[in-house]
Amino acid sequence: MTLHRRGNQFLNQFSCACCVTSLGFAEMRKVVLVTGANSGVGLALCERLLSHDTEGLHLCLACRNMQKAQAARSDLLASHPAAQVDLLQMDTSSVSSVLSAAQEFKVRYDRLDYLYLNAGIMPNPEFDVKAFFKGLFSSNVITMFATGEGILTQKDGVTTDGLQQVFATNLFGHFLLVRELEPVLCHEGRTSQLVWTSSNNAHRSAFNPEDIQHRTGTQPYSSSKYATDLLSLAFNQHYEKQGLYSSVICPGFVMTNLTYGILPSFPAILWTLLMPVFWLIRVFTNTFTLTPYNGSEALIWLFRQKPESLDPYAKYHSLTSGLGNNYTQPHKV
Ligand SMILES: NC(=O)C1=CN([C@@H]2O[C@H](COP(=O)(O)OP(=O)(O)OC[C@H]3O[C@@H](n4cnc5c(N)ncnc54)[C@H](OP(=O)(O)O)[C@@H]3O)[C@@H](O)[C@H]2O)C=CC1
Ligand SMILES: CC(C)CCC[C@@H](C)[C@H]1CC[C@H]2C3=C(CC[C@]12C)[C@@]1(C)CCC(=O)[C@@H](C)[C@@H]1CC3
Repeated sequence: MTLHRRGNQFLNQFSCACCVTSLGFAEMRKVVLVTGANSGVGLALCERLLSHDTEGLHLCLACRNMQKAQAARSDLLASHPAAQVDLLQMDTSSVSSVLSAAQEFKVRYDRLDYLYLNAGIMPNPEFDVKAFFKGLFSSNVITMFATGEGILTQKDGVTTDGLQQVFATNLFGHFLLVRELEPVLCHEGRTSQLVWTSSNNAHRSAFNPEDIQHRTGTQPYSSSKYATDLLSLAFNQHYEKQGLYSSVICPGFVMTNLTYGILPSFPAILWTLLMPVFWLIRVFTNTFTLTPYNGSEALIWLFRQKPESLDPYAKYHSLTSGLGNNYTQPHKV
């Protein structure tokens, strides 16, 4: 009951934001927290961050499943034995889990320089084969491959807090996390960055300001990503004076557990056999980044930028050229 009340209290704060458009002092390592860090784009980002700067970073992987988290940590330490990699148990779909993870974080660390809000789900996806073949022979074919527009719907669930599963996992848990971590994110004389993993699949038409959780539609994923873009804009306005900057990225179409789940009857070998077709499509749309390494390009690019120089109205896209070269490009949200 108390939990529901707290959930609602934070939900009210969230709605407003969206509608308006244990290191000691001597330790100077930058602290980076990554949600959904045990696989896919999140894990590739951690690997690349450590390759970029092993000694200067303190990496904290926030994961819901500690067994998977341990495995990811072991992988990272195998290639970067000198790295500092910690684990934090957190289920972004649960209000109590996010609150206690944030509390634990504040006990362990006194600063947070980069917060990557990356965890995400697309549950029970339904792939519209008819729409896909229709799209193949239409002038919209490139947009269809770049955004998945018109060919995907999902069946959402409800969490124990009474929130819509996709909204809670992809967005609300992260919103709560940022609010709770304010004391370590906002420090005078120092800037910090929030980086959200959004998507090309974020469509305005899927988001209803009267139904921010997407209780009634069939595109909760798209709605949650569109709301992510809006929330990042709102955060930029809200935290401007406190040195906290927010950006959104799209990793492109990446082969991960999330995408394998779109065609669950498809064996892994078929995806592998389709790779040459995907490489060919990449010639026409550079959004087919395909590997988690390529997909994390914009995330690592943002890490290297001065946050003051970033465009708050841009979405930063990880892109891979037909020849396999990675780059990052901003597009107005
Ligand atoms: N793959 C793609 O083509 C695209 C992906 N994205 C976005 O990229 C992000 C990363 O996804 P991707 O790497 O592709 O997929 P993965 O499924 O590999 O990674 C998703 C990560 O999020 C974690 N996660 C899921 N639910 C929760 C939860 N309730 N609490 C904490 N962690 C959770 C997963 O943990 P666990 O292993 O326990 O499930 C996993 O670590 C997502 O936000 C996704 O929407 C955006 C555009 C395209
Ligand atoms: C079986 C067929 C020969 C090939 C099927 C391809 C589709 C399954 C993919 C084509 C474009 C892909 C895509 C996504 C999922 C898989 C496809 C529809 C996303 C919607 C995944 C999640 C995102 O956030 C988007 C950016 C992706 C856009 C492209």
